[in-house]
Amino acid sequence: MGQSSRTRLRLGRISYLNVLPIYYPLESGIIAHPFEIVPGTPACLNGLMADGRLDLSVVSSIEYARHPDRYFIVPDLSISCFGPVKSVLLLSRRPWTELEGESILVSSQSHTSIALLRILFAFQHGMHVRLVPGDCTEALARRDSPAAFLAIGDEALRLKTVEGYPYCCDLGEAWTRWTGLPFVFALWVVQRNAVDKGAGEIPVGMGALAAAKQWGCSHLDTICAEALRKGILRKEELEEYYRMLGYNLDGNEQSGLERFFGYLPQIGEVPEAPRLELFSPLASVA
Ligand SMILES: C=C(O[C@@H]1C=C(C(=O)O)C=C[C@H]1O)C(=O)O
Repeated sequence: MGQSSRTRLRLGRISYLNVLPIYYPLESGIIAHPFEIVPGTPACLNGLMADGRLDLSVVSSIEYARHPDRYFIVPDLSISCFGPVKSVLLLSRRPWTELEGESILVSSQSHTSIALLRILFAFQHGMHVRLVPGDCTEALARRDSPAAFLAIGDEALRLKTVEGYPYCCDLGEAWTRWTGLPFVFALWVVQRNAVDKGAGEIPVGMGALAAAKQWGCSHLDTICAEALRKGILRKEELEEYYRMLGYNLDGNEQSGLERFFGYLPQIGEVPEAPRLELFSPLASVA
């Protein structure tokens, strides 16, 4: 890593439309920040954080549960929903209830949604399925035709009306119907290490993220205009998409997150459900 890159905090960015309200204000220079921004899929950013190659990042929420001793959660920031999320979809040839014993292709870009799907099948429906990670777009192009596939992010937005898969289950909607709670797909986390090293830049970075969220969420017209350039959704669809996505991490989202984490030991993902430890400026002087 070069000298100049070390002086800036390395911040991960999911390369999907879902985070545009947070990253557009930073990337366009509207909000000043101390970051070098590193784009990737959620799975890739989870790996970079786990290896200590980013100082802070948006990650799959399950990544925090896997390494709670390494991270603090950035307060009041998440990618969540209460009801439909629109970009985490199980698309199926047959109704969900007829998938017993099937192999389901699940996007290898995802970690949290795969675990959520496993939980919904096992505990909501009492069904057994085999989840096989892979590339949904490639599989469909090869005419592999799985019985069902789980797509996330921009890929889900692109594939939601693909031919041959008339049954669509929105996993955010399924979770909220089942539990009455929001679902938190992603969190921003910071390395405890980076905080310990006393990088005074960390609180500055947190401030920039909070300011970016504030700006992005109060300028959704600008965000939609920018997102429109990607050519994935029409203007009205984008407006609805950003209306459904939540970026807070209040008590309700934290309850949803704790419920999700409570299932993870039962599916063998983690030995125990972690406590939620939020970053506080005091943590850096403790
Ligand atoms: C809401 C979404 O949630 C995502 C799902 C993730 C996962 O399954 O690991 C991680 C980050 C988010 O991008 C989405 O992809 O649109």
